[in-house]
Amino acid sequence: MVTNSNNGKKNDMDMETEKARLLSLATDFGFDEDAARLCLHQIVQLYGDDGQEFVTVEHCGDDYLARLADCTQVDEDWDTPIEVDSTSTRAKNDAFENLDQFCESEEEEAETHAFDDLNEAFNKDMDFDVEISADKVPFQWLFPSPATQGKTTKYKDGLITPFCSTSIKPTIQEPSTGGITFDQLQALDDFDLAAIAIFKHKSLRPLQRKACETAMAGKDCFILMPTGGGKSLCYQLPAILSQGVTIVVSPLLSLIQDQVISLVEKFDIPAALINSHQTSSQAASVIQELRKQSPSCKLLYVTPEKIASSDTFWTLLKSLQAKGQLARFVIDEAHCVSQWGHDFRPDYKALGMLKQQFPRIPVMALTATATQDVRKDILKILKIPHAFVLEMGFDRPNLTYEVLLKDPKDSLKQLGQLIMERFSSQSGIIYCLSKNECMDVCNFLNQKCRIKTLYYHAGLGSRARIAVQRKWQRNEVQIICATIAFGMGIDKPDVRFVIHNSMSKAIEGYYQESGRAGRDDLPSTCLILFQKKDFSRIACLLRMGQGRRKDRFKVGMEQARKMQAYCAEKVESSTFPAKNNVRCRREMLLEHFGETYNRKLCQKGINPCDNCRKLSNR
Ligand SMILES: Nc1ncnc2c1ncn2[C@@H]1O[C@H](COP(=O)(O)OP(=O)(O)OP(=O)(O)O)[C@@H](O)[C@H]1O
Ligand SMILES: [Mg+2]
Repeated sequence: MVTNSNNGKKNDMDMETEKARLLSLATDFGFDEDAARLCLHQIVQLYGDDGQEFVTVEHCGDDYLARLADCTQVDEDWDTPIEVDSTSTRAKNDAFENLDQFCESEEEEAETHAFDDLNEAFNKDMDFDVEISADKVPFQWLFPSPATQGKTTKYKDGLITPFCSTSIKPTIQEPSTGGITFDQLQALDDFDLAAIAIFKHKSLRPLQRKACETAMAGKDCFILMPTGGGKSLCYQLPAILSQGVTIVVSPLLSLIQDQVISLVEKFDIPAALINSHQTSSQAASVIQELRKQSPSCKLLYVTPEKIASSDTFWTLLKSLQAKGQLARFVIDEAHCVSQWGHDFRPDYKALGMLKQQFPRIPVMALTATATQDVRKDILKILKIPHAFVLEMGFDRPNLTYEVLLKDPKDSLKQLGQLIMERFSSQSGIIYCLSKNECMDVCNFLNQKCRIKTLYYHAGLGSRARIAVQRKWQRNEVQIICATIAFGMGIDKPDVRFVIHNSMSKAIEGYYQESGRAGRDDLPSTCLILFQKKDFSRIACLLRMGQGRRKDRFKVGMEQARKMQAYCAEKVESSTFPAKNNVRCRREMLLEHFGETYNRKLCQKGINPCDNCRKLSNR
């Protein structure tokens, strides 16, 4: 029978053990030890004598870390989720200075403002006829039979007057695949014909055809494809072949601009956008076009905010439906719907109203990063429980995954050397956690390593963002240092490396960001420079964002812990106990998405992860 005093002693000992555990949790995650002690003392006071049994890692670990994050003065300038998407913020002067060093000429400088003209051009109806000769099929135009030759081009279900930017005059080029004959073209079905004739893709990728067929059959569908898998074609192609307008909901203005500019500029497909950053005359002319009996616009891109908050837009949708011109709804980056996902957008939750208000209009949801829970959440919130789920494996076999320990003494020098030795003159992205980290890394690489680098973060205005992205896309600079504002949908085929100068907040985010690499299917490297201290920075970042709410912070910390575990899984290192049975990185990433993976494929593959490579060299 334990007497009282022993009991008392026992409790004190338990308390000391628990306090030690909490303290090591904090220092393990990189928080400053003095701050951790002070904060722990406050927690113990707060819980009081009768709450001592709750002072444990299990009960109050997250609360403790949240407090620590709140009282840790970090001189970091985080991107806020609103900023990540808003382009209304004025570009910071220094952003243009940073950019100016790469604008060789005046007109180059002017070009960074060209997109305003392009915006104007979206709203000008450019009517023009195309003379078509029978033998050589000009690839821009899809026409079902010679009968329509010589007239305004006819797509399958309706006349279109393609929108066109003022900067390009429509030209009829020679066929880009060495002159396929008209008969060969005629033998193709609509999907292959459209893929070749409009998008200049020689064939459809595995799941694309199935997705197009499901869409054309008017079914709800949920497409899960890896990053770079070709999800855009799954809705752009059916949009062209369908009667009416396809409404595409996309989370980022930059992503919308990218897609609409590419559809109009590269493929002469009539696409438009409506968002709160346009001038009212721009928006009005798009709406005026959509009010026609059969609008020429085939794809209309909007942000979820527009769906959630604009009655005018709902009236427009209803009028499109009434005249049979509402083809389908597309939710791109659908993982933003789920609060269990890594990129939750509250306005996405309103998208369930689409199916509710338009039960007969098909919905297509697409994502590259959805765990099993997130998938269920997406189908539930979008009210498409019986959607056809079409999914491909998430693996990106051409990517090599690697983690290096960050040099605590001089991580910038380590990064510079890494790039000069392993990625010299190769196009790449360096992800950073905060704006100032972006700018510090960018300045260091430019000044100390003479590596042409620009930075991109949510504090830049839309013109600066477009200009920076364009210079990088044209390989006028080698590297972009970016926060996650430079994320979804960035599509440059020859990105040879994606380095995370600080670890991502979550595995889904990491999969998406690292997925910017190797979109041309050539071998590319995804590398994280890891240090424990970065975890405490992530805790602070989470607290600043949606993490103010306890449940959001808990979800965020859970995701961050998994990301940290991924980084800490190392074959040998001074700070981590050397392990023999270390896991394959590819296996860890795919398992997170509910996919089983045989690590032998990685070990024996041409791009083994660092753990598999070291194990097989042992
Ligand atoms: N059938 C095809 N043949 C050849 N290239 C294709 C095909 N379909 C798409 N692509 C190309 O693959 C690249 C990636 O396409 P897309 O941006 O649609 O991928 P995604 O799945 O949306 O990627 P993310 O998840 O990063 O948004 C683009 O450059 C696109 O032109
Ligand atoms: Mg995409």
